[in-house]
Amino acid sequence: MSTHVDDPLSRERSHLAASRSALRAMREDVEALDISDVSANWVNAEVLAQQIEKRIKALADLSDTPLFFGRLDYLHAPGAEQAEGAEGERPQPEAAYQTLHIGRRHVHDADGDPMVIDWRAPVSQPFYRASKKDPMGVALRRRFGYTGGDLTAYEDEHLSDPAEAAKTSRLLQREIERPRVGPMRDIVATIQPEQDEIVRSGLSGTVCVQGGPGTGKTAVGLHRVAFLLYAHRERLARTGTLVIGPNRSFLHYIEQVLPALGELTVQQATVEDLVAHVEIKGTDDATAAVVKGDARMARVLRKALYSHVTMPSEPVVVVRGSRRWRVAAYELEDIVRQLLDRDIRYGAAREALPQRVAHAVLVQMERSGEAPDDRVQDAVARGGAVKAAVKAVWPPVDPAKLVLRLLSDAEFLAEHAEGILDEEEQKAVLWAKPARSVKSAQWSAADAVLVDEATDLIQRTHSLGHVVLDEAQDLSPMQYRAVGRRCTTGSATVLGDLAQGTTPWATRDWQEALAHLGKRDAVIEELTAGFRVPTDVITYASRLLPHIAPGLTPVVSIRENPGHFEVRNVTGTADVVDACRESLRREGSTGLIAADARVPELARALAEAGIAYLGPGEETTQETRLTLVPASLAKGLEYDYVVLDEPQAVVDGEPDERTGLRRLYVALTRAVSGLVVTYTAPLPPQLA
Ligand SMILES: Nc1ncnc2c1ncn2[C@@H]1O[C@H](COP(=O)(O)OP(=O)(O)OP(=O)(O)O)[C@@H](O)[C@H]1O
Repeated sequence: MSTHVDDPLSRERSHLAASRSALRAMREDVEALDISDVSANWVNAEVLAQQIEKRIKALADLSDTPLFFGRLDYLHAPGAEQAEGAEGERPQPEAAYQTLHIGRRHVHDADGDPMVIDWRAPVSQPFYRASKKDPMGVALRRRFGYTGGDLTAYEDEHLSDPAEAAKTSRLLQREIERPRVGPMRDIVATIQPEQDEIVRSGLSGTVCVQGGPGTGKTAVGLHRVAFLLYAHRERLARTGTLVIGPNRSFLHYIEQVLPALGELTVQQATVEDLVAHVEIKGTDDATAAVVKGDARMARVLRKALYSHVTMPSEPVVVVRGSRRWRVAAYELEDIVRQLLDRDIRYGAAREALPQRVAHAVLVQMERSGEAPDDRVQDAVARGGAVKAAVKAVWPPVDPAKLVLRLLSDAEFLAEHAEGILDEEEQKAVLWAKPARSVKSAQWSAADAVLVDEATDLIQRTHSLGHVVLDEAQDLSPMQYRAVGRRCTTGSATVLGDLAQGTTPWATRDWQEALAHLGKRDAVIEELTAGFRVPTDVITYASRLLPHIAPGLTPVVSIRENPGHFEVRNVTGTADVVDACRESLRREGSTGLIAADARVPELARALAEAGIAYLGPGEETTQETRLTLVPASLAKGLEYDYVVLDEPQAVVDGEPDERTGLRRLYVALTRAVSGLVVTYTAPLPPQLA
């Protein structure tokens, strides 16, 4: 098909070399910028220097990440509306678009002509979506294979050639099957069409993705942020973006993905981080936590807060010079009622009240022939009489103190929970020991969310441009509200799996959850193709589905490598350690997952055997590839090989059987290449 002079691979290699030099030139251009003339003052210079520093970082040529991974040959130059310039970067001459190399970032030559197109540009989209059925104007799609940093292979699909049969890509398959070591990686080279649809959905809409284990929810959420930052860079730079994950180890596992895609500005947090108004020292039993997490608590809090507003019984008397002005009690009441009717926060209304009262005084002054101006109104508003009246009618409220009183004072709670919580529920939320002060109270995680709700009732919470919420199924309605108020003016990507919900308040229905989030209009998508778990393993784990989430579609693994799967009856921890040793003989990472209560014993056994291991979220390296994972922290993580210790103990570690089986489902679905289940006690019958 090709002579060596015209060898496509050599031509691609020279394009790679040329692109690398072009990127180097782009970097050198930035490094050579002299800002001493343009920045008039020190602060500007500092800001500019930081921006340049960032830009230089973003232009780095990482030896282990290929500069491009694909190529598109368009039949005709794509239309101007598709051109990269349409999204804000400078327009390119049309002729340059016949052949495009697709990569992680945009690279152009000295004339400004593109050498590599950003994967997020509209012209790159057919790389992910075009098919024989709908070639999207593309004649050829080429995928590149790399070994180390070297371009060593390519694979072509002639999408517009009816004679060529559709086939699965070997390179795609190889990428999907690649062993996992280190933190989570990006998937830009292999995003699948149904994933791409979610990644590229618009900024204005909220998307909710239901997907079984390993269907790429996390990957899709992170790539969506990267896409939105590209398509709406300025807007999101102003409003901010946030990724919410279930715990620190999970955040640590995913934290490299966005920087690897050149996005350094995205915040990452847990829900606990967002609502950290008080120090968490206590825990709730399940019953209390369920009631505290119930959306009805928002109504209780609102009632309790507004009970502080009392209708005035006395007039306000303002003395100015020799004259006295009276605002009658009924007039004050009118003002208060107007403020109560308006949809503004408690604190904002409280701030508006003095001016309203002062205005009433001003009206009287005008009526009696005076001509007061704004300064007089301000002075009256700030005066002692008005201040005292406002304090009596609409006193300041501290959100933590409000919640403290509700949880400590049975009478106060009963007064405001009447008709909302029944007696049992009220009893459940009351602290066993009433707290004296905000500092000494034994706040629980659910209490902190209540304080956050109260804080928002008093003062509007800052809203971001986009929020990605991962492992959403574990949030309580009150937690959904807490996340929702952080994107009231923006949109969200909600990712989760109803079958993996392991909290007593876990989401049963996405529609309901989205209502709590304040995003009823969200589109719900389902992903069912599994990229992580091999067929035999996911089939085994799916036996649990009818017991933990009836009605959900089981995941179908798209991995061709059948992997290794074994259920092994053992006699003790020594055998578990042996199973780890076996896994460690293979390439990649190994996770030993066990019921939390069994972790200390296994830790000792590993130490005695001289096997080094890490904790969850710690980065695996070529030297230490084993992680000991308590089942409660396994969610969202993955390992090439998993040894799952004692399934029944994992189930027993949870307060009820369904939650236990869900925890087991999570643990069973962490393996990429192989799973060995070791047991001494009988296996849970649902696995039979
Ligand atoms: N299109 C893809 N190409 C290659 N790898 C992919 C693709 N989609 C997902 N993966 C890989 O599959 C694995 C699972 O993805 P991810 O963790 O995003 O799934 P998840 O749905 O969030 O899983 P879980 O519900 O278990 O948390 C990851 O290693 C991810 O990189």
